[in-house]
Amino acid sequence: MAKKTTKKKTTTKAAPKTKAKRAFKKPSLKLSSQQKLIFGSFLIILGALLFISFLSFVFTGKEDQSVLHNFPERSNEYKNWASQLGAWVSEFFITKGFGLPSFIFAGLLFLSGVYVTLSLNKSKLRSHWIWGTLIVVWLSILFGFFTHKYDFLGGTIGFEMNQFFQDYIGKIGTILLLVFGLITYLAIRFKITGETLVNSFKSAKSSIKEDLQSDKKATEPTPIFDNSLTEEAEAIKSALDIPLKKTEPTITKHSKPEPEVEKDSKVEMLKMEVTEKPKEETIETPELKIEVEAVEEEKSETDNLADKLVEDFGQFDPTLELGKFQFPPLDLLKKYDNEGISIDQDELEENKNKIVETLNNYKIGISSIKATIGPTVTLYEIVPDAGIRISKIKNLEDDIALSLAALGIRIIAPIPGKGTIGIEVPNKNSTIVSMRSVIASQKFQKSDMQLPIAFGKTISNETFVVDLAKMPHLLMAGATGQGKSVGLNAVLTSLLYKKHPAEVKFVLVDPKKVELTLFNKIERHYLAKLPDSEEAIITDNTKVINTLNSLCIEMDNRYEMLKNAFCRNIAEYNVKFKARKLNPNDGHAFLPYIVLVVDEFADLIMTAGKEVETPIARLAQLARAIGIHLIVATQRPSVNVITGIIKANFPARIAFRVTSKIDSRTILDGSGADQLIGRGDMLYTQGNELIRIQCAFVDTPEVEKITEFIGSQKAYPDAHLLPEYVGEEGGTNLDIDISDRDKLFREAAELIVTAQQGSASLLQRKLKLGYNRAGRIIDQLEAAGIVGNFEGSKARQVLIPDLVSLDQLLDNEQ
Ligand SMILES: Nc1ncnc2c1ncn2[C@@H]1O[C@H](COP(=O)(O)OP(=O)(O)OP(=O)(O)O)[C@@H](O)[C@H]1O
Repeated sequence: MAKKTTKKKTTTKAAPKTKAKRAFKKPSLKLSSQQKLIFGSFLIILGALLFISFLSFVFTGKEDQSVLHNFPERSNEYKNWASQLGAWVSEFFITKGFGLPSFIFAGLLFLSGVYVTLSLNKSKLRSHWIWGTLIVVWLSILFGFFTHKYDFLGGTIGFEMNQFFQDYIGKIGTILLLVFGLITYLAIRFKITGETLVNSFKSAKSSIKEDLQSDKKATEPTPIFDNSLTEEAEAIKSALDIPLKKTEPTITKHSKPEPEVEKDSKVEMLKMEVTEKPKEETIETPELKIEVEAVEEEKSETDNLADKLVEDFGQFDPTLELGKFQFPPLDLLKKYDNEGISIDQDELEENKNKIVETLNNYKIGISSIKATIGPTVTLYEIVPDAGIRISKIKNLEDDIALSLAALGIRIIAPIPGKGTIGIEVPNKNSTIVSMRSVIASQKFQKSDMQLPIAFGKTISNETFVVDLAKMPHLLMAGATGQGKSVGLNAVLTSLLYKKHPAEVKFVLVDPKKVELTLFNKIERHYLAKLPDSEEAIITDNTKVINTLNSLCIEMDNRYEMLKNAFCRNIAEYNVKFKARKLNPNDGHAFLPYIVLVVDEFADLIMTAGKEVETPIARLAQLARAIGIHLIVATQRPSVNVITGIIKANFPARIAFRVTSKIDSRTILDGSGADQLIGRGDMLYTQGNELIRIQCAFVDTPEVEKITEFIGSQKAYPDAHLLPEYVGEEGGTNLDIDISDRDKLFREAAELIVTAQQGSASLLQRKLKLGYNRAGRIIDQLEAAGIVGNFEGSKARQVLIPDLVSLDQLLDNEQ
């Protein structure tokens, strides 16, 4: 019985609530799918009918005029293709209304039908209607300007409005008003700004220029010296009997009779196939633009606010502060005369014969041989006869080198992924791989990598571009004078050509004090530094330790930010931030990539040892996801410099020429670097196979020009500031004296009381402090009685309940 009564009670209580809810519920306008189809197709047909009526009105309107003034009757005869209704509606919209622009209404009706049928975004349709109506009005006024009566061009409204404007502001005023209307429309609708106009004008100008130049070239008669050259070449050809081509040197197979080798007829029989990669296309545009691709995210209920913000303000653009920043043009980089690969047929034949002979001497038969010509070395790929052991060929490395009388022979047995054995032989005349050619390559220009680096060209003459973000850290070694500094400059130049200052920051450590000084000029654009330091480029060892530790703090802070944003890596985080889904008031900010470059690492390890190794190892282990990438270069790749822990965390390595096999083994876990020929010849590995690359050459004057070009542009007020790090000697004593309190003490106290959470990491994050300083402030807060005692891993208890009590406490202290 008792149960029953309670049940009744609850139902009677709930009833009025739901009733009230029902009373306040908005009438739902949601249509079912079938209703949408019916309503949508009705609108589509209505739109089509309107269009037909309007179109017909243009031709038959005049004839129908007389009937239109009659009383509507069934017997009236109309010429309009939609008869009475068509004539009446057209008369209403066109003559009495907006004139010809009324066609837009027919289009809008049609579009609405499509939107309703397919359940497309309603807010877009609304915007189409608003803009469409404004365009109708504007066009109607424009057309009305040119007529002197009520006609179908601008309609009554267009004509009357024109009269109205002309009476008050005159004809010129009306024209100007129309122009203003057009500008406003373009600016709002298509987000056109003065800058975009200037930029598009510039690019149009340069493309016209290029077109003109190419036309000119195409139509120009062949210059006289060309003829003379051809004549000369013909003369030489007839003397030497070599088939010559006017264009770039190419190889025609067996263009020369095979030289006779008496010893072994097999040599004669072997035909060599020479592969020459087609030249890569290059794009030479004066200005480089970055394309920032928006990634579509799944929608959820909570996205509504972000969507609204994006709709109102567009995506967050981190480059906006330096919106006018211009990327360095390609012309700042030098072109070299000896850039193209020249093929010396005699050299090829000679080397082929020597290889075959040497191998024959050791009873190794070859069934085929193929050459691939690179900028500095040529790769001869051989397929040995069946039954030959690979190790036998590998052991002949020195003998082949001796018989070819060349340094830098490297045997790759077998070539990974192919059933062949490779013998790399340096070319007699090596060609320079200019930075310009690799930067201009399509591969680099069109790459959508996060931190693309154009290192140079591979043995098959392809531009080698890798993503530093994927490496994720790079270890570089090479004896002095073999191209390490040039390599570092190539890395930095690549990034400067592709990344906006808002997207990447460099931390440069240069104990030699001379290699990276040029980058000082771009301090306020691209460099990051400690808050209290004057120079952004770090040359002093104690500063290096502080900077590395500061980067560790930055890393921890970034991880915290990623955690709060539920993102796994910096790319995801930045996409979310750009989509305005992360609130800057919660401590979120757009995160630029940070590239730490350490030159002369050996020197640092020798002087600072563990103090440097520990933060480097920590960064290398953890920093990949939050966009901090390390490039460490050293002259001495000995095991006490490149320790196990460093090696384990640097899977991507580059070796320039080193002096011993042991050094090569330390850096590459195998030999090979000792057989390089220097001057930018390098081996790259990202864990598995070795790739031989000729590093792109960028000279100091070129770097100077680039940094000057960037440095002369508008910059940020200061270099990017890293979090503060106070060294161990900063002291951890309890500062009980009020006058010794930290400058940020009060701010910190307010923060802690507001958050009711006594943790040092909160201070670190919100006030951007180092761990030590935050810890010291917590100690001071404890001494002041604001937070409780240290409680192990738990946050300290906050003893002050609110800001008013805090103010009272602090005021009473004084
Ligand atoms: N990619 C390259 N192409 C052509 N020449 C190069 C290339 N790299 C380096 N060189 C030549 O080698 C010289 C020395 O290079 P670099 O200054 O980079 O050596 P390094 O390894 O940095 O030496 P150190 O460790 O003593 O600073 C350059 O001046 C240049 O003449």
